[in-house]
Amino acid sequence: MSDSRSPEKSPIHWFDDPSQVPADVADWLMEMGSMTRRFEKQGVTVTVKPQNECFVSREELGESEAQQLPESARYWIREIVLFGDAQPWLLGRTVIPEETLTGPDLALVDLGTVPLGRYLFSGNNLSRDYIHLGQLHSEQGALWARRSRLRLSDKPLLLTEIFLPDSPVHRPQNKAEQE
Ligand SMILES: C=C(O[C@@H]1C=C(C(=O)O)C=C[C@H]1O)C(=O)O
Repeated sequence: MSDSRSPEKSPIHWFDDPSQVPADVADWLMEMGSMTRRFEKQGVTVTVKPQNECFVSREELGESEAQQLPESARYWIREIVLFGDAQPWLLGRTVIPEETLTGPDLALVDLGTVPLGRYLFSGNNLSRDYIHLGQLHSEQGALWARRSRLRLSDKPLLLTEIFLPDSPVHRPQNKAEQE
């Protein structure tokens, strides 16, 4: 996902004050559980198509991302498009320091089309340091985004999610579905 939509290349504006985000949008962006599961509750089949998975050096990370993670010789990058039924709903980019890929968590490099959330929320060792709320101005218009630093058994990984126009976060008719 090396085009301008890629989170690491995209000028995502991160809000200092979450109250700058409309409440109905913030309700989605502040979801503490699995976003995959929340999407499924919309009655769709969620599928994931990996776009790019590889190891990169710290220098190849976006500066904004490097600041969120400890020094490491290399980081596993996973970039995906997540679909609700046939509609692209989300771009996901996960950055995992090599030191996080220990024990069972080495499975993170073999997820393929399995949604990351299925792995992360399958155990009882997941915590979330924070959720940053943001907005990306792209050729598809202004897109809502969020960035979470998560921990598996206290080992960090960084997840950026950009919500696409067809996702429930952007669809105005979805407000009726939420009531
Ligand atoms: C992290 C989750 O998994 C989703 C799936 C992703 C993937 O497969 O790489 C990335 C972002 C998430 O929207 C989740 O369900 O919360």
